[in-house]
Amino acid sequence: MLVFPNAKLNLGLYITSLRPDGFRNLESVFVPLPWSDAFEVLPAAGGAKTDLTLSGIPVPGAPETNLCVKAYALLAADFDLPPAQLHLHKCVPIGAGLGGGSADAAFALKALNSQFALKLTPEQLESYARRLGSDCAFFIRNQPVFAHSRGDMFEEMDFALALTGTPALVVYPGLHISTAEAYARVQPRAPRHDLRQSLSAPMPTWRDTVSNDFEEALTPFYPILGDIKQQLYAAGATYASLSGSGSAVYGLFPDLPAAPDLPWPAGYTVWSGQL
Ligand SMILES: C[C@](O)(CO)[C@H](O)COP(=O)(O)OP(=O)(O)OC[C@H]1O[C@@H](n2ccc(N)nc2=O)[C@H](O)[C@@H]1O
Ligand SMILES: Nc1ncnc2c1ncn2[C@@H]1O[C@H](COP(=O)(O)OP(=O)(O)OP(=O)(O)O)[C@@H](O)[C@H]1O
Repeated sequence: MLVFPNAKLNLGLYITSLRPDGFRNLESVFVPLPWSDAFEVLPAAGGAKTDLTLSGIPVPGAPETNLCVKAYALLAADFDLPPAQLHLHKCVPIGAGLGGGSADAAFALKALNSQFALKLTPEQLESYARRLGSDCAFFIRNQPVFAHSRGDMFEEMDFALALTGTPALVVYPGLHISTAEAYARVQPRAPRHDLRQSLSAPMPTWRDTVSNDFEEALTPFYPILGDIKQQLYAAGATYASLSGSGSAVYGLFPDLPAAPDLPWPAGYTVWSGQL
């Protein structure tokens, strides 16, 4: 079975309080971004329970630390899974705030569920996904949501469906920002706005009402993030922001003209397309 784990964008992100478990409570709107890896699961003849091969962008770490293998191991603890051959072709930059690794984990759970007819419901899959990482649960339903708690509890956001087709440019400057490091740099505080309301207003108003707490905290350390955002606005973006904990910065553009093709420095990875 072949699946295409896509990335996500955060439209606004407020880090509101420190939790007793050491994680932070947050509020954000997550939308799927059609920039995808490819993941394949095939039944294997025998031998090792699971084997992972990789291609595309190098993923650091031993195979057992890869989130696809962790997904298999999590299900294998509860089900008598047959041996499986896994392959991941990595395209979405790592440490970008695009949730690429989390998507691989969630799509691996969904693919294993189908391949081996485990009959897990979406709710059960979300519950397994939460155990692999805060962002993972989103990719089970993979639809626009208002996320809260650890970023793993959701309310549907129908309005966000109106974003479908919006031209977007996502710029990754080749800077790996660790999620834990990014959180450590932010002092939690009450949300400035209700994102559900702010994002229901016309997109040109978002520049004043929709912000990402990581952006304010990280830009002094990585000024390049502010430079990219400025370039996106100068190129005509209606709204531009850091995604998640960075370092990818995205711009959303008016329907016409589509997102422009800017001359970015070597070492940058740029995706353009429609939400
Ligand atoms: C920044 C976001 O991408 C926004 O969507 C996510 O919150 C990140 O989620 P993730 O990559 O799945 O993160 P996890 O693997 O769960 O956690 C990595 C580290 O980030 C911090 N972390 C993560 C999520 C959260 N709600 N509070 C936290 O404090 C913790 O230090 C944790 O050890
Ligand atoms: N399938 C995978 N894809 C990417 N990273 C993975 C994967 N499996 C394990 N990892 C580990 O997770 C680390 C990246 O996690 P990190 O949270 O920084 O990035 P991410 O999951 O790609 O997305 P985000 O930047 O949104 O959090 C890598 O250093 C790598 O060791």
